[in-house]
Amino acid sequence: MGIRLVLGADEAGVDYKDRILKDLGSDPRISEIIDIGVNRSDAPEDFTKPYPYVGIKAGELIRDGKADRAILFCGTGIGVAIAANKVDGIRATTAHDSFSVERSILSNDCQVLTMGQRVVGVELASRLAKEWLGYVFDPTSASADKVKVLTDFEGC
Ligand SMILES: O=C[C@H](O)[C@H](O)COP(=O)(O)O
Repeated sequence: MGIRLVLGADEAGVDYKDRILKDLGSDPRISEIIDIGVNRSDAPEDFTKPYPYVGIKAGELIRDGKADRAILFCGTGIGVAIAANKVDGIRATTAHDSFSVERSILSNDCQVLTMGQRVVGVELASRLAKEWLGYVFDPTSASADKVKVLTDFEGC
């Protein structure tokens, strides 16, 4: 089965979210894209919903087994990462370079990658999103015991 991917953003990240949605639309590794907004067609009160709603919603979808991974955007990527990390079992990180994107999976088994529309160029963001989807955590690797400390702490 392919990756069930959540894409989300606040108002400050919506342009990148929509661009990545387009870029990943025909990616054969993805079986489903779940766009949790915000969207430009939203009512003003929904469009301006702050970043915590986006990060928490994405984290809940993963926690509840309805999605596998999420790529989220806000101004910096920081707010949506903090919010997603509030959900039990979620490992979310902001990353704007290729090495960190790789290690976020191979070292940390992150389910959520976040980027900032005010920080990184859109072409690089799109490339990093595609790279990130190509990495798979190895549960037999030396990193697995380190991740397990986190999951044991959270009891999930
Ligand atoms: O981390 C927060 C985000 O960058 C958000 O999009 C902008 O938040 P601010 O308006 O509080 O700077």
